[in-house]
Amino acid sequence: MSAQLIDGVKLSQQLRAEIAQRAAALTAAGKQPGLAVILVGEDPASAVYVRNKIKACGDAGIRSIFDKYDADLSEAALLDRIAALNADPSVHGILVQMPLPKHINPHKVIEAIATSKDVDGYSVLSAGELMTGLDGFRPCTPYGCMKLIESTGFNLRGKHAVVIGRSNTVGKPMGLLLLQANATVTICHSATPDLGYHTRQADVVVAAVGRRNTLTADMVKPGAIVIDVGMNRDDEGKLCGDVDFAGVKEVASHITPVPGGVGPMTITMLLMNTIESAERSAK
Ligand SMILES: Nc1nc(=O)c2c([nH]1)NC[C@@H]1CN(c3ccc(C(=O)N[C@@H](CCC(=O)O)C(=O)O)cc3)C=[N+]21
Repeated sequence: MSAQLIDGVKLSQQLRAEIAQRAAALTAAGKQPGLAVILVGEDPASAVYVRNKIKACGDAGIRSIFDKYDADLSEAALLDRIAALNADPSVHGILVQMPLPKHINPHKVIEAIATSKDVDGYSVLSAGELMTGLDGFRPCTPYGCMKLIESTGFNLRGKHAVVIGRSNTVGKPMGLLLLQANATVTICHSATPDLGYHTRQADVVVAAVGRRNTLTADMVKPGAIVIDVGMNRDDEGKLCGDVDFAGVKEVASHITPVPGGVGPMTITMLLMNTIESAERSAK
């Protein structure tokens, strides 16, 4: 048996059509949504992601403000720029692309962003809102993963979800969102002795480790849903995830590809959060 593909490009297209409609309604009311994207330095991968985010804004009718700075930008100058964007009512979301150069403290930068504009959902307050069930902005990658799971029609209530990885941007918030959906949640990580023992019991596996072939066919329960957050390169330099796709697709019921799965959804949920922010500020 071969799993059904969960197509993140197709789901993104559907959601982005809805986002474009909401953006158009806001624009017609004189409140065009705006997203500020800040890139510091020359990291080539970051440049590609940022370009994709800006293009996605344009396609959806969201105004983007792109600030590109040299790697030697001072932390103080960056904080000043964020303060100005916080005060600008035409800006509804602020995204500072990570990673930042070493001389800039990312925590300081993230905490400088107004919570009402923290569309990445990276700040301590946004994390706390997620933990307590308040409606702050959800981090885009796990939020996108929830939409991908939802798109299969699967009801998480009472089901076992296993997250591999405990990062602040993916693993931890993913666990909280799954919990909010009434799943029983296990979070595994680098100190988990027998990963397969846990994943074999999972109805849903979310792999967010950053190491290829972390999840292989023998570690997956037949019929499970597999979401692959990984972004790695194989020996030929091709983009691949954390999951052994060729093997696992023969066991799972649904699986996301890399590329074309979680990545596009991350950008889509960034647009969604920006629209949500603009709608809140228009009230
Ligand atoms: N403040 C901040 N917010 C972020 O959301 C953020 C960040 N910093 N730093 C880096 C990571 C990474 N990230 C991705 C977004 C889209 C794709 C994406 O669209 N990937 C395509 C493939 C793109 C390609 O071909 O390289 C796909 O999976 O199909 C990937 C990775 C957002 N990040």
